[in-house]
Amino acid sequence: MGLGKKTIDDENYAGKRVLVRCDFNVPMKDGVITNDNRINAALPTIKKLIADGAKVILCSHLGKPKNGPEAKFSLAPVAVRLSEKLGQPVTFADDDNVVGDNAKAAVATMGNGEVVLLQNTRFRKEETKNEPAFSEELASLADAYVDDAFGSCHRAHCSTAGVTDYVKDTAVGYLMEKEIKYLGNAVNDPERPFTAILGGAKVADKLNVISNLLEKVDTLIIGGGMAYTFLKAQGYEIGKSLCDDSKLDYCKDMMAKAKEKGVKLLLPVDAACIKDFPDPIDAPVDTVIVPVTAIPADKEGCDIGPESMKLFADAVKASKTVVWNGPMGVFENPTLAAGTLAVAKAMAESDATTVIGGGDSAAAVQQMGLGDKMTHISTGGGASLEYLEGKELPGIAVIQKA
Ligand SMILES: Nc1ncnc2c1ncn2[C@@H]1O[C@H](COP(=O)(O)OP(=O)(O)O)[C@@H](O)[C@H]1O
Ligand SMILES: O=C(OP(=O)(O)O)[C@H](O)COP(=O)(O)O
Repeated sequence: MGLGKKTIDDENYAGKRVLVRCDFNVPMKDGVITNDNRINAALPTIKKLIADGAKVILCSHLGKPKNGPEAKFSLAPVAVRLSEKLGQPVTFADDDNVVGDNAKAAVATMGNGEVVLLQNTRFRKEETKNEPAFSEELASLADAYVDDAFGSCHRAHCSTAGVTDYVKDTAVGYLMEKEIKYLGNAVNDPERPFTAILGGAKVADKLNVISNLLEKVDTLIIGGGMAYTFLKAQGYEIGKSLCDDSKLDYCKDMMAKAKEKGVKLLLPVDAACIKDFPDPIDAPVDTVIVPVTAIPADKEGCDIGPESMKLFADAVKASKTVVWNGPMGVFENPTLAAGTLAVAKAMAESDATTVIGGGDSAAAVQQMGLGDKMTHISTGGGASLEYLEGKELPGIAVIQKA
């Protein structure tokens, strides 16, 4: 089945100013990029546009800056890495207001086949509110718009959606095309049993997808920071573990819905708990393993325990399709990585169709050397989950038809 959307293969962009929304939201530690999957994934589109002789203007968000510009969320390191990979200069337009004097001058003077990267789009507060003023400013730089930010296409923001109100020549890039094809193959009419595994720390976001997922899957496994809101909803003490207190009733409803639909909902039965969150994140920690019915009030659950690892691994082994988003624990710390490793291993060893989604989950699987054992590693976590829910995602919806 075709995508139904215009793609960059439908046009030669010679001489055009093309604004490309990438997802350069890469993990960083002390200003150094620790995993550049998302940069690599963006290269084919950028190279095609360079080869066409386009003026390539890249934009992206990085992290979640709360109060406007902040040095630690600058995209400057991405410009450097990208330039190394492309083997040509990437001009970084370092404007705190994103479309400022530097960006305008760089775009005005750039030649065909040259590349400019704008500063973090979330430095503008309008970005996440999809406010027209910033969309219009972004659009003023470009003749055409290409969305290649699969990982962000579930966000209706200025740079992923609103900008297309002002630039009418729109297309999806190669990464978008590839992701939609692979995910579609895996999850439209999946081989059953179909299991989804949720974890990670974006609790508020990801809890919302559960209701729709329960309509699709046979088994839903919830681990990582996601699990504790469910455990609290069951009446357990969860100490200092991650929790979204506004979702306790929702979690109760989801447990009831799973029962009614005959979906197996698996939660951790034990947890590795720590007293203080490690800083830096890979600093040594002391853990205690406890049943989830006995999490001490002064501790935080930061990984699943050995019984849960077995429970989850067995469910994976019994599945024919597995989609996983979000680590089972704070895997960046070697003492808290066992749960994530156990799930990754079970997926690697199974002959099921396996799809991994999300920046951190993909990094975890690759860090463990298991990347090439998976059917598909998606660059999008939340995006792949919302795609799986069957929604038309805003960043795809706005692109013109083929
Ligand atoms: N129990 C937990 N408590 C706190 N943080 C956790 C827990 N389990 C996982 N995490 C954190 O979740 C983060 C990844 O979450 P998320 O962004 O939702 O995943 P992804 O990027 O794969 O979509 C990791 O940095 C990891 O340390
Ligand atoms: O990292 C991302 O999503 P993911 O953590 O769900 O994979 C995307 O760049 C979206 O980022 P956001 O969740 O801050 O909007």
